[in-house]
Amino acid sequence: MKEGQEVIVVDNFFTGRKQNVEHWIGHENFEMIHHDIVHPLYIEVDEIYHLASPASPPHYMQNPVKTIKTNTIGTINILGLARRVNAKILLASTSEVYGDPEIHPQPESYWGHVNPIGPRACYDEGKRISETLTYAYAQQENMHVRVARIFNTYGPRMHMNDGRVVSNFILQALKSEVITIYGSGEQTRSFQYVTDLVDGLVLLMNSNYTQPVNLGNPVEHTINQFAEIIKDLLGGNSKIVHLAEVQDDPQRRKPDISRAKKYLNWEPKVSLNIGLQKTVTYFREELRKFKHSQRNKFVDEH
Ligand SMILES: O=C(O)[C@H]1O[C@H](OP(=O)(O)OP(=O)(O)OC[C@H]2O[C@@H](n3ccc(=O)[nH]c3=O)[C@H](O)[C@@H]2O)[C@H](O)[C@@H](O)[C@@H]1O
Repeated sequence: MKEGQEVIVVDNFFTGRKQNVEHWIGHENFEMIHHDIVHPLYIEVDEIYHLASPASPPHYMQNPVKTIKTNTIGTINILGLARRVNAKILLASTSEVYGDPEIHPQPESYWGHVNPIGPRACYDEGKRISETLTYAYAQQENMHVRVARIFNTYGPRMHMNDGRVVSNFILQALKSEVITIYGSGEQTRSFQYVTDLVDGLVLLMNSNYTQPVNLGNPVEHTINQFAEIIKDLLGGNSKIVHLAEVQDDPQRRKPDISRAKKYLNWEPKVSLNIGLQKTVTYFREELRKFKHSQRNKFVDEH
């Protein structure tokens, strides 16, 4: 990104209807953007980060049709905008394009193992068609595209109701509630801190590399181990319980990041321990604010 460049960052549900885009993703390189994006003829845009779509499984499953619309119609709309204004576009794809992988760790050359009619399909297939659309536009319209396959990412500014494992376990431990493991807990994930991801996205956008690139931290843990890590970090007396397993839950996930190392000179810098400490500090403060507002509400009502 160069000084004076205009960048659009599109986040959350987005289908290209008239709306103000007013988002930022917590990084000094991104400015708050105010654009009425249905009138692209009047704006100059150099780069577009297409981050639209819910990403937490309970959120994207809650309204699967809307998730599909965002990833199909929304992606077509934003690709059309990028074509009209001649902007470079980066698509935020996901490790979920690999589904429940049969190859471990997962390189970008792996085509994946996705159930096309399962509960995760709205997201997995939605992101797969987003990638297909991106490369079809690139080929047909001579566009400059970048595709990042993002693996499990966490950090401050996650929503308290996000529902993914990192925020769930931290909040449960902070509130001394039970820590909820879905299924046996032997499934694995590899967790990446948000600033590492943002560095990788910016490097990818600025590179000349056009094929998909995995962005994730390759340090892998079972969910059982992760629950113990959170308990050790926070102390407290939370008990661990095992609930029913989630349908089609990927059993092993770990990125092969050789491509990112080779073409972007990128690898994660923030250890799980440091990243979790920062995230815990954030959620402690969120809980304090929440309790404070609940107390005030009680006083106001009585
Ligand atoms: O980051 C990724 O690569 C992709 O995968 C994530 O999906 P998932 O890995 O299933 O994310 P979580 O909901 O955080 O679950 C991780 C694991 O922890 C388990 N889990 C989750 C929450 C919980 O309270 N307890 C629990 O055991 C899940 O069953 C799963 O095995 C999300 O879909 C996306 O953020 C993303 O695109």
